[in-house]
Order: sequence, then C-alpha cells, then structure tokens
Amino acid sequence: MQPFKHAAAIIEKLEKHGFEAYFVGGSVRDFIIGKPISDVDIATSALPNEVMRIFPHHVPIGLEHGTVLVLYEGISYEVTTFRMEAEYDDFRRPSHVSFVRSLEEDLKRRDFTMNAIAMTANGDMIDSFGGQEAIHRKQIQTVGNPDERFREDALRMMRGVRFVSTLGFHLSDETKQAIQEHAGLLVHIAIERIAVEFEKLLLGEGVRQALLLLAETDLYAYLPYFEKKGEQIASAAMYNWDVIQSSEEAWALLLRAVKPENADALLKNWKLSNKKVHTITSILHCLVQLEKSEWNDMLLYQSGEEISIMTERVVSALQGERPSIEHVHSLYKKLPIHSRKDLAVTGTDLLQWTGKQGGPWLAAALGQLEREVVCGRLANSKESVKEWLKQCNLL
Ligand SMILES: Nc1ccn([C@@H]2O[C@H](COP(=O)(O)OP(=O)(O)OP(=O)(O)O)[C@@H](O)[C@H]2O)c(=O)n1
Ligand SMILES: [Mg+2]
Repeated sequence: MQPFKHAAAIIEKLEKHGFEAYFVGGSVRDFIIGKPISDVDIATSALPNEVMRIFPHHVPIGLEHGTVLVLYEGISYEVTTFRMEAEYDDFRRPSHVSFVRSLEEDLKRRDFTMNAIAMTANGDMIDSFGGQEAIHRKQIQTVGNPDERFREDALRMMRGVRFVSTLGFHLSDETKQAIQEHAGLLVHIAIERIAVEFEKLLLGEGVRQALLLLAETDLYAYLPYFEKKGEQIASAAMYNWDVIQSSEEAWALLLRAVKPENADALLKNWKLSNKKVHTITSILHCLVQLEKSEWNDMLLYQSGEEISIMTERVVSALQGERPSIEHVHSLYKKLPIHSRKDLAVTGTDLLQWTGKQGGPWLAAALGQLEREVVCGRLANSKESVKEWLKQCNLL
C-alpha cells in the first residue's frame, strides 16, 4: 500500500487541476493479489502537455504514446494519458495513439481483465470488466474480444503465457483458443519485446505449465530457432526449475532440452547482450565437461566461481536434486590459485631465468605451469617453479 500512498499526491494534484487520474495496470493487479508492487502507473484524462505543465519535474519519455515520467520526492512515476490505440495495421502497438478523455475507453483497450482495473487515490476500484473476479478465480481473460486484443498487439499472447508462469494463473478457454488461432501473428513482434516476456516466463514459479502451453498453443513455432522444437520445449517442463535463480541459468537449462545446433547463434538472434550470451555459453560448456567427469580443479579454475555455481544449479535442475552450492564453493576456495595473476612467477621471470627470447614457448610454458599449480602437482613458489623448469629442460 505504501507505494500507492506516496503516489496518491500526484493523482490528487491532477484532480485539483480538474482532471481525472487513477492507478492502473500491473500495480493494481498485484495489490489485489497481495504480491509486492513494482512500478505504480497512473492514467489520466490530462494531455501530456497538461501533465508537464502541472509537474515541472518531469521527463517526456514517450510523448507519442502519451507517457510523461513525473519525478516526485525522488521517485518517478509514469503518467499516461487515457488513450485508444486507434490504428493497428501491423499487429504491434501503433506509433500513433489517439488520446481520449474517458477512463472506460482506455481500460477497454487493455490486454487482460486483471490488468484493466483502475483504482482511485483512496482505494476505490473501477472494475468494468470483472478483473477482480478473474483474479479471484486466477483466470487470465482478455478484455472483450480476444481476436481484437491480439491483433492490436500480438505480444499479448506471450504476456498471457508469461502471466501463467509468474502469477500461477490459468488462461480462460476462450483466451487459450484465441492464442492457438493467432499464434502466427507473433512474427510481427520485435524479438527484444518477446525476449523480455520469455525471460520473465522462464523465471516464474509456473514455468512448467507455461512451457507446456507454449508447445500446446503453437506459440513456440514463432520463436526464433525454436520453430521445430515443440516437443523439446514441452520436455523441458520436467526439469526442476525451482532451483534456477537467474535468466542465464534458465536459458542454459532450456537449451539443454532444445539442443540447438548453434547455441551462440540462437542467443545472438534473440538479441541478448554479449555479456549474457557469454555467460550462458560458458555454463553450457561447463555442463558438457561435467558430463565427462565430476567437478575437478581445472574445470572450477577455468570456469570461475560464478559460472561454476550457476552450472551446479543447472545440473541439479536437470537431475532433480538439490544443488550442492556449498560444496562447489568450498572446492573453489581450496584451489591453490584462482587466476594467472596469483602465480608466484610471471612471464618476465621466465624470460630472465632462461635468458631466452619470448615466443610461443613462453605461453605454452605458462599454461602448463598454471595447470601444474592448479592441480596441486607443483607448489606455487619461485623455487619449485625453477626446479620444474629444470626438469622440463628449460633451465
Ligand atoms: N501489450 C500490452 C502491454 C501492456 N498493456 C497494459 O499496460 C499495463 C502495464 O504494462 P506493463 O507494465 O508492461 O505490464 P504489467 O501488466 O504492469 O506487468 P508487470 O507487473 O510485469 O510490469 C498492463 O497492465 C496492461 O493494462 C496492454 O494492454 N497491452
Ligand atoms: Mg508494470
């Protein structure tokens, strides 16, 4: 309730200027469910320039969609003019919206009834489409005709399945059937928007049901690189997803089921950040090694602690066991060194001692030395390294 109390001042100020304003969207839904509230969004009859005039501290973040970010006592709130997204011709949210002065018009263009509830500053609900009843029944139902809602913005189909996962709700029969019919419209949606919903889906508590739904509704067939992987996606529902803690782990787990020919290309095609792609492919690499052997010093050293722990979680999700995070952590801590910087000698030492010119031999010697030390076959001291160099006929 606290976030609403703080934001109520914005609604009251808009009302003082003769406009209507309400809390809308996910925050109202989550408040009714009893979940922690994320961002509080406000819808108003005031036009964007009127909002900006009333609140001098603002950022015009999406004027073409009617959205002004209002800064109030260090917190920012999205204030959006009531709108009707009038022209849809390509199944995505249009670049032009028509502003309307009525809340009703605004609410009836929203995706699901649970997301189309408005709340006044003092907590009264305006719920023309049975949103509270739907929440009570844990049902995801489009506002009005599902064909229209999904044609307006095909991403809503992914959102529907995402909410199955994050809220543990179910799709109404009508909504599910409409998704089945319109799944193909997803091709019009930018992969970045799909990826946001997909990652939320993978991290929700109901991810198993959501994966089965992706397969059942044919939505999977319009996800890049998953076009022919319906069965594999459904089979991923068997894993123990509860132990997964990050989107990187979730991707790695999913890709173990999907087995793409080129995971790197798939992840880049989904336009994930380079850093994320690198983390996911590192986890996958570590998983392959773990199939051949248990955790060992060299694998822990090469993977690093973070990747090792993430991989341990993925392994336990695959095997349905509890992850042994403490075990991996202590094995890692016991490694004699954790990076090449920790070696008692440097390349410069080797050059000085041997009197040789640099060259490929140096990298090879340092690599071998590193392995010897990591695996505990050689003490990490200058003296023992000198001994070792002698044995290798380098000194
Ligand atoms: N494709 C979309 C996206 C959003 N909305 C409407 O805009 C609100 C806010 O959207 P967003 O913040 O993207 O989603 P939330 O429902 O708030 O979910 P979350 O809690 O994850 O933010 C939604 O509740 C819904 O009323 C919509 O109708 N169609
Ligand atoms: Mg939201």
